[in-house]
Amino acid sequence: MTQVSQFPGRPLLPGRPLLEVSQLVKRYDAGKPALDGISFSIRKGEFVSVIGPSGAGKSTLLRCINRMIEATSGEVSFEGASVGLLDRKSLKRLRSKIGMIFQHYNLVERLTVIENVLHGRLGAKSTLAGAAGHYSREEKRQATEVIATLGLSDHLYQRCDRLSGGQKQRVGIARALLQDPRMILCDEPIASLDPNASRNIMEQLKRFSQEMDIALIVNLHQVNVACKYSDRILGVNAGRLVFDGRPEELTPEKISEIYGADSRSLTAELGEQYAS
Ligand SMILES: Nc1ncnc2c1ncn2[C@@H]1O[C@H](COP(=O)(O)OP(=O)(O)OP(=O)(O)O)[C@@H](O)[C@H]1O
Repeated sequence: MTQVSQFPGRPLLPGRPLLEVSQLVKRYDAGKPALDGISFSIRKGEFVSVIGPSGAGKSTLLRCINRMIEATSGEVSFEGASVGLLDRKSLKRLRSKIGMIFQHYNLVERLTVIENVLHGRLGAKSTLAGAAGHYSREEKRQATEVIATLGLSDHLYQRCDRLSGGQKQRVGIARALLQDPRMILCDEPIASLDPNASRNIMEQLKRFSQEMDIALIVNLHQVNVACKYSDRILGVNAGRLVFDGRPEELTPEKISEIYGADSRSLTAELGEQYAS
């Protein structure tokens, strides 16, 4: 079946990338650019991790994709539509197709799990209906179902400030899934979690990517985690894309190129993973 873009622009041809990023530049100030001409494309259902040292530009890259940050130049195209050209209404529709998951969860802590998850539908509603908190019976059914899928049924009406970090992140994933997204941007989703919770979150993300054909772009600090779960890895250094390949292509030399002087412990970590 030929998919058709719901956004203004070109029709989505079979095999066409879901996302195309071309020569993206972001300058915050007069100094060195945070993004310095980054280009890549992502296909439907692809699981892509972005790695690189602190300050490399990973968060900026993710936020330029859905225009939470306006790029200085370059082009982002999603389902064939040029994101930079979208008016406010079209941008809202675009964002409803691109979920986002954050390191610090971005939940409304005083609200319950189901209330937070229902916020995933806000992008599909008028501002008025969203502000009034009107959700249909079907939306509530879907929210309950997705919460169950993430193993949180017992916490449906619990306030989010009573949850553990791992549970909060699962609420964040459920909220993103309720959007029925084509892609989810994950900005360091496991940076605040212990190893068990981290594994659980990465496994959930991988599962949804595979089962629902959702493309994922995941910013990560852990090279071994990126290698374990990703179809593809992007390595960023000083705002430039210095690696774009499969996990098995990420050699110690490539890691040095991405991380520079910080790379020795990472290479050792990676070696341990392959040895185990
Ligand atoms: N709002 C801002 N104003 C000015 N400079 C900024 C702003 N946000 C980020 N920067 C700079 O842009 C560069 C890239 O930052 P960014 O947060 O995207 O990197 P990162 O790879 O996500 O880092 P980390 O892994 O530490 O989160 C850094 O030099 C940072 O200091």
